[in-house]
Amino acid sequence: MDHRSAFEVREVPESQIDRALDLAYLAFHEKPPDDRRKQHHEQLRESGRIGAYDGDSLVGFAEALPFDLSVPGGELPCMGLSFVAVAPTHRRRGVLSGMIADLHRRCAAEGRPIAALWASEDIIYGRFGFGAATDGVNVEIDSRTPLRLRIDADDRPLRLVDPADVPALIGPYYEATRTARAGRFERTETRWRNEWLAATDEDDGGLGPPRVVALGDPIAGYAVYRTKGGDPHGLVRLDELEADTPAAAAALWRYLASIDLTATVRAWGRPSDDPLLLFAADRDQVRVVGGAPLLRVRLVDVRAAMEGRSWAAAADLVLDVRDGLRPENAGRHRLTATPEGCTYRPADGPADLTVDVRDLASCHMGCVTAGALVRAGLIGEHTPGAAAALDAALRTDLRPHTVETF
Ligand SMILES: CC(=O)SCCNC(=O)CCNC(=O)[C@H](O)C(C)(C)COP(=O)(O)OP(=O)(O)OC[C@H]1O[C@@H](n2cnc3c(N)ncnc32)[C@H](O)[C@@H]1OP(=O)(O)O
Repeated sequence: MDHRSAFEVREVPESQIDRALDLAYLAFHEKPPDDRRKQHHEQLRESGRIGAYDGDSLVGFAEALPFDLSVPGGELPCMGLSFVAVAPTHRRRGVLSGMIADLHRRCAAEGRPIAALWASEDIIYGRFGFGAATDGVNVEIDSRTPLRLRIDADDRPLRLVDPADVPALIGPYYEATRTARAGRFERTETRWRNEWLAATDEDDGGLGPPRVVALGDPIAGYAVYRTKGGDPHGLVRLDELEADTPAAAAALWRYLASIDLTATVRAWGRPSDDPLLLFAADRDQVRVVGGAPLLRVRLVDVRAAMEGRSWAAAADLVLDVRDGLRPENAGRHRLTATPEGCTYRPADGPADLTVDVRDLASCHMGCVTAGALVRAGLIGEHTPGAAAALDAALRTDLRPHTVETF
């Protein structure tokens, strides 16, 4: 019997969301508290629900979460993939592959050229054309002594904001700033409350409730953090920090590093071009302790993805794209880009570059340069200088970055 075809992929009806959650918690070895389950239930009611059924049994599940993703120069409709779970009895029979094919169909039907996800394991998604499209660094500050800075901090007053007021007070600021970087997506009031401001945190390790500090009025920056007191291990875990200017960022970092009864500030997944790493006066005090890819992106419709971003310089190149799952993306295409716009059309001429669609996804928002991928043996450069020309056109001032997990 061919096990690979012994299941059918179809929408999970609302009445079966609890079955989908049971399957997800089984696959992720989780037993969330009732209020968290309720939040997940609410979230899945508003999303697409891809199910794989063996007869009547739900053996695979994935959430298809629509949102707008910031890309250089604007935004593109995107489909987030989350809650991916296959029953342990049905793994490695092509259930995930079948659900990814369904995801592609949904993206095409809804005009969403990009799919995006956070991976539980790095190895899973490259074969499906997902490439690391944003990255971040983990930063630790030794705050037993005052934070030493090379610039003056903004001296406007700081104030703690009641979490209940955050969506209304900070939400508009977040929305106004998020398109400055590629890789970010809209945050609804529900997401603020469920993901950022929940009283307890799944990974909390004894941390207290969320605290939100804002600088200035009108707001010039804010930070969301949680704390755990106690000498000598008191901790400030920073969840998010946004600021208009280096001086505003300096004021927020200095505040976080000055909280009594704490000795360390730990910030996970900061942008790798975070100005803190440059304006910190003592890099023994402010250390990068790790880093990793954040969001993985799949260019489901390469043409729409290329034509939907802005370009920093002119380029006229033929790309030979390899895409084993989406034949419409594969083959030679002429990219004609200028700062005014871009066309990307099938072409006959010889290729300047040969690139796998997952590597193109890593270049698309500026996470990795084509030149680096040529040097890694992953992009074939047939015309000298072609990768440099592509990189000049793809260049962005700020590195792409993602704070929102889903
Ligand atoms: C976006 C997110 O939600 S990330 C969360 C992903 N989910 C989890 O980690 C929960 C636990 N794991 C699972 O539920 C499942 O094992 C999944 C979803 C990771 C994989 O589902 P499966 O149905 O087994 O995948 P499927 O059979 O379609 O595999 C396709 C290919 O990927 C490979 N593959 C799948 N998962 C893995 C893995 N974890 N490690 C290495 N290879 C893998 C398979 O071997 C197969 O390769 P082949 O085509 O050469 O034979």
